[in-house]
Amino acid sequence: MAIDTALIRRSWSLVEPRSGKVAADFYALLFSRFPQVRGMFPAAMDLQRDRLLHALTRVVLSLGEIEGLSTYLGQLGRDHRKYGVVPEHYPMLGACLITAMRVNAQGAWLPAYDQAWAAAYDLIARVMSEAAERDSHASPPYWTATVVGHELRSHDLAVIVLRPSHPYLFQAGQYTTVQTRQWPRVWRPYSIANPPREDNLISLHVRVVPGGWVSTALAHRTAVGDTVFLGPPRGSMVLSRSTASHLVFIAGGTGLAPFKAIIEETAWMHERPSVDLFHGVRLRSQAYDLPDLLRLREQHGRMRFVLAVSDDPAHPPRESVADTVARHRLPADSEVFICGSPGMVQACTARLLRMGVSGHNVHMEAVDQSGLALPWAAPSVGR
Ligand SMILES: NC(=O)C1=CN([C@@H]2O[C@H](COP(=O)(O)OP(=O)(O)OC[C@H]3O[C@@H](n4cnc5c(N)ncnc54)[C@H](O)[C@@H]3O)[C@@H](O)[C@H]2O)C=CC1
Repeated sequence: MAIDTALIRRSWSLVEPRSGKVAADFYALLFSRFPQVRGMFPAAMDLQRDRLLHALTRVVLSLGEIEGLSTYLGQLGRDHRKYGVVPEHYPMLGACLITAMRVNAQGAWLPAYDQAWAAAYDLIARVMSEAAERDSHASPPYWTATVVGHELRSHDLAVIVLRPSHPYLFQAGQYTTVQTRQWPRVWRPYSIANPPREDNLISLHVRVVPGGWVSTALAHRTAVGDTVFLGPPRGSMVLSRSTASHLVFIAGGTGLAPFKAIIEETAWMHERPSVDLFHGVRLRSQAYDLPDLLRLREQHGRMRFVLAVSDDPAHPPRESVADTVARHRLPADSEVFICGSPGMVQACTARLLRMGVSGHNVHMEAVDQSGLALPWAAPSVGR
């Protein structure tokens, strides 16, 4: 059955103001009707609720762009293998989701919305479970990885190197999700800070966020020799085959990680693009990766590196990274990539558009404090 995007959007707009309640009701229904699935979820459900909302919003916003949506759903389906999701679970979830939306529509829900969502959900479930099935022939549901490097670069920032037990195939710019032994079933995303390597090692930049269970466990309670778990690689902020001749990367804090991977990859290209890397930090002491970046600049040969320090009284002019970028001349046909907190990504995007950079040439990935990729950012990410 064809998907009626107009009905889906209209019905979603009815419940969106109460989307938090929809998510809470969805899980309450799911766990009361199907208690056997409760063990697949973490004990504390608040972040999980947000995840569902992000995923749903993302799907509703992207229904018109079936190609981007299929990539996203395929990755989501493969990712759900790590939770133990099997095809039989999908109908349970779909039925509870539609009920949760209907009961939150304050009497305005139409039977036609049920049908539209059932058709959309069937398609979503099919794409996800088919991708999971294909993946199951080639990859484990998750990888065990040994910590082979652990360096605290400041009290709240660690660079961690992992050796996955099986080949971990990813593209430069993608992220993984990490579960620690301390927090079962709690997975957090981290961008991989290197391109694929022959020795299969991956490096992560972990900033400890307030109340961040996984980031605290990784930075302060993990040592060389420990084991962590990795979900499959995700994200589409990767280089296309027809890379532009000039690339601009704008990173906020640890948003640097995926760009380091991409730039390192371009350094080996036969006709490598020239590169501008702007790294925004609040304090000069937070420029945690300077020696490596200077080495990368040397190795690349066509790379400009600019550090922007926004809040350090000892380092005037205390300029936001968006303002720093605006002071520099960017070639008209530059491809621009932005990664950092949602506020930073929004500020930089707005500034670039005002500077006359075409929206088609701006690619972004924003992950909030809890590590959730934002739905508004991701559909246009990468090419
Ligand atoms: N793949 C991804 O999408 C990744 C995203 N991140 C995200 O990047 C962020 C990095 O955080 P931190 O290292 O603590 O850096 P931070 O957020 O403290 O600051 C880094 C830079 O961003 C600027 N900035 C921050 N908020 C801003 C706002 N609202 N408007 C304008 N500029 C702003 C600061 O002035 C500074 O130049 C986190 O939110 C993290 O989740 C990090 C790694 C990968």
